[in-house]
Amino acid sequence: MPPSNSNKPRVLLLGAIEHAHSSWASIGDIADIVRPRSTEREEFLNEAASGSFSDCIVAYRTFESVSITGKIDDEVLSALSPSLRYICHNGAGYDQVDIQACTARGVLVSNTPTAVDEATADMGIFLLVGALRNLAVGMANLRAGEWRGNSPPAPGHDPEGKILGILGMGGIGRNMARKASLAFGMKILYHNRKRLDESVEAEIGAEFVDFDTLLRESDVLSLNLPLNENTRHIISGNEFAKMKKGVTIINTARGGVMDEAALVDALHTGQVNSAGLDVYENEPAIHPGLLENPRVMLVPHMGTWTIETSMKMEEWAISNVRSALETGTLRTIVPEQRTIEGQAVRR
Ligand SMILES: O=C(O)C(=O)CO
Repeated sequence: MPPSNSNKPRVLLLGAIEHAHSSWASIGDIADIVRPRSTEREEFLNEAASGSFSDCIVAYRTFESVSITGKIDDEVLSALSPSLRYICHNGAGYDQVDIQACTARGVLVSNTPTAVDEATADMGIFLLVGALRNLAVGMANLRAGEWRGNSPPAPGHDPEGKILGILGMGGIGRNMARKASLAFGMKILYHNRKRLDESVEAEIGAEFVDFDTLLRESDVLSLNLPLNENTRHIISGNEFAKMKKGVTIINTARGGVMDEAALVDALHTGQVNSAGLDVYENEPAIHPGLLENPRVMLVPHMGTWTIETSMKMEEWAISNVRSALETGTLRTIVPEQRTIEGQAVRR
């Protein structure tokens, strides 16, 4: 589509709006919406090169739109240059966007923190109970018409009184800590780049410990940290070896924070007894060693997959689009860019 003759700013829509239709329609009142025809990266880069997205100053993107663009890296940014100034990501985790490359090109990025906390923590709790209780085995046997099966699942474990270790104490980690301690009386240990205020620790009943203590002491270890160059494979063979034998691992963050092959090995030796996973290193591909292991609860990245939370996330991301268009600032700029003075875009 060639640039239009309208005087309105142009907004590139990467992915679909599923719920917040009236808010998105109101963006259409103040901007022209451009939708790519492409279905994969090469095609998208060619479409951009043909000038289809020229003059787009804001891009709204969904997690799934990575199938169209691939990672938003310097190559994609260069194709969308020089007009693009804001990327409004619909999601809390923004590892699909190279923030350094964006900053270097003066492109500001927003995400949707807190909107995801409740639903993702709920998923963490579901996986925690399911993995502790070996529910995946029983459920699979029942669906295969075998009731509990020829070799019934071993009896599981109660969460009550166990130690939940939380790695990454952002909004989701804190929400999960609160739920696990209130609902099950679990003792909460956590490790985070930055220690929480004492008042917050007291409110959620969580104790700060160093990384190795967290690994050593946890009966259940929940990964709740973002994926970036410092956290990729933060849990791998060495870390599993330091854990309590028979630990349960929960991951609702990003697959890449854990070395999946090392998890498969640790499950094999019994060092890890069970796992509950919502995220994978190479989604939608799943390591065959996880698929074939009945002690792993597997969910296809559905942490925020509820009508209420999806709506909240879309409304949030759309409010960033509106803010960019109307004020030249983002409501929730990503932490790495918060120091960019007045969010002024360097050119
Ligand atoms: O918000 C996120 O980062 C998600 O993974 C949503 O599915």
